[in-house]
Amino acid sequence: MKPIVQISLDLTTIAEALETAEMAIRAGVDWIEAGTPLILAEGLHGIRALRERFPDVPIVADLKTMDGGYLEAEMMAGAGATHVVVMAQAHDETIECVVKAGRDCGVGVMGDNMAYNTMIDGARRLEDLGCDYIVHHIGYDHRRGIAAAGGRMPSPLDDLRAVVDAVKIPVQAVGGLSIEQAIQCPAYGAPLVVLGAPLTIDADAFKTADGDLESSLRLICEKVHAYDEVQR
Ligand SMILES: O=C([C@H](O)CO)[C@H](O)[C@H](O)COP(=O)(O)O
Repeated sequence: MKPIVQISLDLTTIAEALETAEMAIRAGVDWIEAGTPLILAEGLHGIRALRERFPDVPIVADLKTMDGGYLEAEMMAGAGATHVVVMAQAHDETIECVVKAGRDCGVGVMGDNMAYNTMIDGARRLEDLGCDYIVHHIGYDHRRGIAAAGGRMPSPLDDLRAVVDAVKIPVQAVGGLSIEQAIQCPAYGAPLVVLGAPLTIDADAFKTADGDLESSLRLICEKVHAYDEVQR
């Protein structure tokens, strides 16, 4: 697949989400992610608002489903999501229910391997159970906790090549990537590039010396879109 850029809206109001998404789409972003905080704060209304404003843009609902998978996925699809997220830590049956809902409702299923014992095994299991994409994810709290204790902060790039090699479906790396690292993901064979925290947590780091946020994002999109097809 051609590499795509996804913007993760880890925000807490519809107004902020719409404003940031408008800017991102103008800059050339392909997919919008309704981040977990947005889903918690605004729920289905948040997804509906994004769908209404952006009728043709794929919307990932970062539900992090652990149980009750069919209903959660079905509700998000009904509100306009095109992709939902289920956790590798969930029971087989839950992952299977989300996959079934995905097929029934016509939405893609992303399986997230965060906190799975062996992240490579987690990715394989998600693929075997029918997920369409792997989210190779180092948790926000986990990596910050390790760093606070004086350890080396783990990165999804550490195992990205091994995860990519372990599955046949497209992989996305998430968790603490710098902008430069995120842009490199297609070179690791991972075609889905997510940009999130630098927008919401440390927006300054996202700005180039002489550019604003939107023009920086445009440059990033151009770099990612310049990659050839990733074999997935
Ligand atoms: O999924 C996320 C996390 O679990 C909190 O909900 C975030 O979207 C993810 O951590 C964002 O990654 P960074 O932008 O690299 O921090």
